Amino acid sequence: MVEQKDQGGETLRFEAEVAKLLSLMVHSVYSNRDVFLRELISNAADACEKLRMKSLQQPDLLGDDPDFKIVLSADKDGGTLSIADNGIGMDRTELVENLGTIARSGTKAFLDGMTGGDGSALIGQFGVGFYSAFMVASSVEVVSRPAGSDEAWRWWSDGAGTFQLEPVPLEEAPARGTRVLLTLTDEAKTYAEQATIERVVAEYSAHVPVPIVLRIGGDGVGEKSLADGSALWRKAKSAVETSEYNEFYGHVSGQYDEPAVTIHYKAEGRHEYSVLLFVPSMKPFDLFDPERRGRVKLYVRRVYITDEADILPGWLRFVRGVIDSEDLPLNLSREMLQKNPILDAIGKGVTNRILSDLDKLAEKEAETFEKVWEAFGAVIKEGLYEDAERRDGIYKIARFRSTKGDGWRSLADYVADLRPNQTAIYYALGDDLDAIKASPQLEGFARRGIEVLLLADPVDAFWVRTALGFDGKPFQSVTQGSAELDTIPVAEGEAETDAASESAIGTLAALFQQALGERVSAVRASSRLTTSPVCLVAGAGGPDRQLEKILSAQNQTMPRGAPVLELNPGHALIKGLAEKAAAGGHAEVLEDAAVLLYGEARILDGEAPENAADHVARVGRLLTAALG
Ligand SMILES: Nc1ncnc2c1ncn2[C@@H]1O[C@H](COP(=O)(O)OP(=O)(O)OP(=O)(O)O)[C@@H](O)[C@H]1O
Repeated sequence: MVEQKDQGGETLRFEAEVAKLLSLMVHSVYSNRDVFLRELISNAADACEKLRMKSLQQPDLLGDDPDFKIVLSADKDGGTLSIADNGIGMDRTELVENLGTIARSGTKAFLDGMTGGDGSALIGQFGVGFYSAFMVASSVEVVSRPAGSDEAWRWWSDGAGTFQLEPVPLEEAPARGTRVLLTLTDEAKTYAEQATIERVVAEYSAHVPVPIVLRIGGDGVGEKSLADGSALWRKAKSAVETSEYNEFYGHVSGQYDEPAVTIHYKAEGRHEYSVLLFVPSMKPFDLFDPERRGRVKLYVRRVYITDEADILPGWLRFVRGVIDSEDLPLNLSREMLQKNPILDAIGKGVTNRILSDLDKLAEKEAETFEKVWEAFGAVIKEGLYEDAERRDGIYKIARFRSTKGDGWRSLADYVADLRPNQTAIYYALGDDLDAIKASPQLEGFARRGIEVLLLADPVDAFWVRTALGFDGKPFQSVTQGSAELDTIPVAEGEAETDAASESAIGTLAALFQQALGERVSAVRASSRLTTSPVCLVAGAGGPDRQLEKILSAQNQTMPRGAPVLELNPGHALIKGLAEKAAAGGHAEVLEDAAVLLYGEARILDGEAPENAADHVARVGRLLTAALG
């Protein structure tokens, strides 16, 4: 990585992803450049909070400067702005790692997946942190001295592929912490003006939990307090404005949307803690990162402890904010964070509260709730199989697409609309809604006016497998077993069909079974179909066919059982074939029909015929015969 060395200084190359991010920053015309200041102030506040926590064990780290603060210094004539904190600071290695690479795997994946150069979409979607400084600065200098260290380092870059590092004399460095100095570009000189800085801090950073002061250069007004650093989450709800919540949400989430739900309360009783949590309105880009980590910040009596405690379950990992405990000890070690009974109890209490607030929202503001569900429903449903205790609560707020209209349906809606004699909740699994809607297995349900839930999220295959049912009704797949449809009356306006005789269908089924051999476990007449001639369903007791497919695609070892081929006795083609079978003879045509219809059923399930060449040869033979 080292390119050159002189007088103790070195030039290092940014990691490829950082270079990509920087070029986006420099070249994209993003309408809201203000956000760089929020990012740098957030970093400064985090650095102070980290040191506050560390000093609990090592009080001497604070020396004679126990009060944390962030100092903004603007020099209008010189066109510079600096953001200085007396926080934890960074040593040489940390400067290289933190300001030369991108640590978060999700960010990397996101960047890799990004095509074109639309940086504004990128910044709009998630906080890009430190590197956003290059939206307004032609060069950035970072001088840092870690708390308790006798060394200080200077990092410098103009954002063009490399950065420089060199040790600096202590008198040129902050006594403790980090100073970021921006040399503003001509278009961004306004950020050296008091009015602009005050406006941006008021909008984005007024509630970071560390005080912020502004120093204006030259013979300016001296020092002015811009934020008092008080903990917003400890204020009474009635004393906080929506705009203040939204601004604080920006700080804790690193996102640029507005929260869809704000949950602010103080729990009293066995455990005492304050909660200020937000449900975002936009999906964080790393929502489906396999680590599934939450980022709720744990505080103990106003002191930041960690955002890695995973207080909330994985299926609430999109929730952002702060939980501040009165009861936990301040010197929480990593081991103490795991399986801590107080933290467990807090996690449970807060989870229940989030569920009940979401339920209330669904009742009072259905539209807002539906947006939340649209963004996070797929994640919340993970709780249905991994959090048995919460299952009923999640059932209550879960919403589904179904064959009944385009809107969202709750399970309660579904159960209220059961057809006479209907005892199960029917669902169809698949990769996308349109494909599921088109599956032949739904036809007989439509004819009887039975609603079918359309489950298209990958997680659906998992929870529905273990679900015991809702309101005493089991969940049943439309492709599973021989659905007991005959007892449910045909819906009004649907004609009874004139079907082939039972014995003729029986003969045809036996011939088909012989022709198909082990490819199918049975062939039988179906009440599941109306317009399609055939479909495939799971064998008796076998798992849902779509679930099998999803699992085997994920390399999970589930042997795929032979399906059942169902025939539609009301379909003209099946009727014709049944008559031929009953009359005897026609062996070759009937064998072709068996193989081709089986292939067709596979195609309708989104699969290819088992033997494409054979399929094509048979179609050719039939068409030639039809011509003759
Ligand atoms: N003022 C600072 N003092 C100490 N460490 C800092 C400071 N600024 C940045 N860092 C370190 O650099 C890292 C990278 O910062 P950056 O702003 O790029 O990302 P982040 O804050 O981790 O994530 P994000 O901003 O996307 O939420 C931080 O995690 C922190 O460790």
